[in-house]
Amino acid sequence: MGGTFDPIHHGHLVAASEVASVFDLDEVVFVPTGQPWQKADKDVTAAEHRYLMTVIATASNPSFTVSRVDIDRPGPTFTIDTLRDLKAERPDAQLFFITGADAMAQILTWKNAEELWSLAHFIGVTRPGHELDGRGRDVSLLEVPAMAISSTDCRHRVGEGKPVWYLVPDGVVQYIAKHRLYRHVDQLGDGHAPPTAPRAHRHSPSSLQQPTG
Ligand SMILES: Nc1ncnc2c1ncn2[C@@H]1O[C@H](COP(=O)(O)OP(=O)(O)OP(=O)(O)O)[C@@H](O)[C@H]1O
Ligand SMILES: O=C(O)c1ccc[n+]([C@@H]2O[C@H](COP(=O)([O-])O)[C@@H](O)[C@H]2O)c1
Repeated sequence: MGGTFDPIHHGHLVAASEVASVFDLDEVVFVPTGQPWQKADKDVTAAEHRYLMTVIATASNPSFTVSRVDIDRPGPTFTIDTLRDLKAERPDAQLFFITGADAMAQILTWKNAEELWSLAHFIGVTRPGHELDGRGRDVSLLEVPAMAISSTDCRHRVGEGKPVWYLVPDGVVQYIAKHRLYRHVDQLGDGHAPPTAPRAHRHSPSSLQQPTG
């Protein structure tokens, strides 16, 4: 399963778990992108942070692993290279590539799109708010438990001081706090501009003190 994973959330993990169960997969390899060229207009968090959050999120599942092939390859990330690298590492493996409905809708815009089908069997999974359509392509479509979670929403919630507990794994919540990620994600765009003014609804430590006298 490829993704920017900025951050990884329970929508990714539930989709991977469901596909692994239905297709009886031995392993699900999470592949964080290096430079996602179709997100070039957005601030993407440093690859090492996204990689480590993915490792933390998947650590407890013995059949989940994380690959560095995309983050270690210089230049923009193309799935054609991801699949070639994974195939070179596992020459005897049958490869499947998991995509959510939104990514599935974009596949024809990917580099060497027509060649992708020969390298892996693509599995499109449902995602709230997106229509899953694999017409005209030799792909499998799978309904997975609906998780209305996106990385964009998680980043904005952190930027707004809202919790992301239970949207992302506990260790990822703590990693985000420890490294102060997403603190300055603005509410409208996806830039990391610092907030222009303090927000009234947030309590400063002094406003939480017991009244005296
Ligand atoms: N809630 C979800 N349910 C099913 N699939 C999902 C879900 N969220 C993401 N995916 C799929 O996981 C893959 C990686 O997604 P990605 O890392 O871009 O997460 P995202 O939540 O879409 O991020 P962003 O909001 O930053 O675009 C894509 O194929 C995407 O369609
Ligand atoms: O190969 C491409 O041209 C291509 C273009 C856009 C996205 N992808 C891949 O699609 C997966 C999901 O990407 P994203 O940007 O939705 O996180 C991830 O593995 C990307 O490398 C691949």
